[in-house]
Amino acid sequence: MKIALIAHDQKKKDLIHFVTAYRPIFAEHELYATGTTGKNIQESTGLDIHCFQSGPLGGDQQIGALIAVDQLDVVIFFRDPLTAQPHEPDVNALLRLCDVYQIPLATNIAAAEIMIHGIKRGDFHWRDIVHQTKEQG
Ligand SMILES: O=C(CO)COP(=O)(O)O
Repeated sequence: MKIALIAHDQKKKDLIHFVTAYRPIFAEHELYATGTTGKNIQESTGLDIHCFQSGPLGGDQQIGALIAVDQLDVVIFFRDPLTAQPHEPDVNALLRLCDVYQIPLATNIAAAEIMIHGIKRGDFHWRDIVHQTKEQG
């Protein structure tokens, strides 16, 4: 599965700890991230991650663009609800696209815990069916 990893600055440590804790599961999937988040996780875990632009420079929009063409299956986005972001419209647009395309989205560590166990168990295999249906037109 294609998993997007994103964290605002105050939440980056949490996401690094989370990915480190579940590294064996993440290692089995294709990972994408906004620039700084991806670089930090790569440095800490050694995982291979496709890094886009930093969030404020368009990274959220690049991830949204993948969602719009069904190229992402899961989004883990640790948002900071207590700090204003200069690119708030981009953040909202990404969250909106997750809802438009029924992409599973975890915006905090409690939800991400449930999600990662679901990924391991195969709860998201229905995403493969979505891909196959699209391919068949
Ligand atoms: O701002 C972000 C998400 O909205 C994250 O961007 P960075 O990973 O580049 O810090």
